[in-house]
Amino acid sequence: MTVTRDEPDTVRSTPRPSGAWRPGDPVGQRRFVAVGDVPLERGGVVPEVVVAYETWGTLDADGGNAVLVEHALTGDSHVVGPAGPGHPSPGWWEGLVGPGRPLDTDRWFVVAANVLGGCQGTTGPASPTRDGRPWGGRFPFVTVRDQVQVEARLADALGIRRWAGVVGGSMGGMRAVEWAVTHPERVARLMVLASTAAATADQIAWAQPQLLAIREDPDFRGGDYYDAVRGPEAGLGIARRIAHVTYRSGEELDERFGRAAQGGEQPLGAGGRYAVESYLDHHAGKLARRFDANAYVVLTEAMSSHDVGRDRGGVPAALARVTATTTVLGVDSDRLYPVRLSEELAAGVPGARLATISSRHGHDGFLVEVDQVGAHLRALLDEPPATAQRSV
Ligand SMILES: CC(=O)SCCNC(=O)CCNC(=O)[C@H](O)C(C)(C)COP(=O)(O)OP(=O)(O)OC[C@H]1O[C@@H](n2cnc3c(N)ncnc32)[C@H](O)[C@@H]1OP(=O)(O)O
Ligand SMILES: N[C@@H](CCO)C(=O)O
Repeated sequence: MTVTRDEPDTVRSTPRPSGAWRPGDPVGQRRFVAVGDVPLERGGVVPEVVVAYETWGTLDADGGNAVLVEHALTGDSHVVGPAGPGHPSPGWWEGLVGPGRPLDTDRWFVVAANVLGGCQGTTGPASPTRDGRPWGGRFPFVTVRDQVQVEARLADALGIRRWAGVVGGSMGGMRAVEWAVTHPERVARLMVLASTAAATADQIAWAQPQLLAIREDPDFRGGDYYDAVRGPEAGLGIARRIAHVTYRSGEELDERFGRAAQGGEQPLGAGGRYAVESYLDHHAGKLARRFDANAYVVLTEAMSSHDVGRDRGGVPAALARVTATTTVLGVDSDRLYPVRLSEELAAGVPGARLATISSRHGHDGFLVEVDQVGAHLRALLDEPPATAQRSV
């Protein structure tokens, strides 16, 4: 496996989204709350779960202005703001949260939490168990429904009975739709981006070689590598390469990289790489430095098991329970969560509005096209909250 390293961007890079965090904008402060023992859908219990979360803005006295932002697979609670203590990376949705921004912190109390099974503060495979050792390979199978159960406990702890909005993309969109189906009375507005009501065979298929790459890495050691000199960074890097290709459109890769060789290296065939290979190596190395392989496995398996219709009479019956004012957004170039999945979601949620984000960036368009996302978010939040509370 090629060892990855930081290289200069020798090929045209994506312009950064407008409206990055500015000095003076609110800085989310990471906090932790204990939410107790969590029984799991597939059996077993995760004892003494701790949730890491950040907030921006001020909660109304009646707790009615809270908006939950749900992160995707490798995101975390740090939606906006500079890197710093507890935040190895800058925010993943810069430009969306702050005074006057679509998630206007003069009006909304914005909450984002790291997911159950993750690796950025919330209980996950690297967390210690009661015997003092990390969970490692013993961490149980969790579902998106389990993750939402934990977030509901966070909402209870914060005094939020009903979210003014729940917003999420990709894996975050899975949690958002699961929230609106499980707790329709607690979600006034819903925005689901580049996501699906149930994982498709295609998505499960793309996940399988990623899981194998990690599990077959000899340094994975069945998930018990925390005390070892080396962890399964090579396997995690391969998983990220596979995933990253599915996150971008083929047209974008062709336009940006073509058949160019990576500059400053040996010629192709003599140790050099294609620029697109160097780009994938870069993203692989970056993820391997900031993410835990066990968490990647746990969260990927949770995504593959996602089905809001499970034990609810199927997807249409489940989606019919939603009472939130809903916007569903697909990205026109997304090959992993194609627009037809957004269409199916929108068709199933009563009164949902469907829109398309125009982007050459594929699935990652929901992260990159901040201005388009922001316009839809602002419009949704300006709508009166859903009042209908259909009995379920
Ligand atoms: C900013 C963060 O890392 S936030 C971390 C928290 N988690 C997340 O954000 C998860 C979601 N985020 C992501 O998945 C990604 O970071 C995205 C979607 C935001 C990336 O989207 P884009 O902004 O379009 O980045 P893009 O795919 O163009 O990659 C740019 C990077 O590739 C590098 N690159 C471009 N071409 C090449 C090349 N030929 N060889 C090597 N590296 C290259 C650039 O130098 C740049 O590096 P940097 O990110 O370290 O500055
Ligand atoms: N690039 C995103 C896409 C997942 O949907 C992430 O890493 O979280």
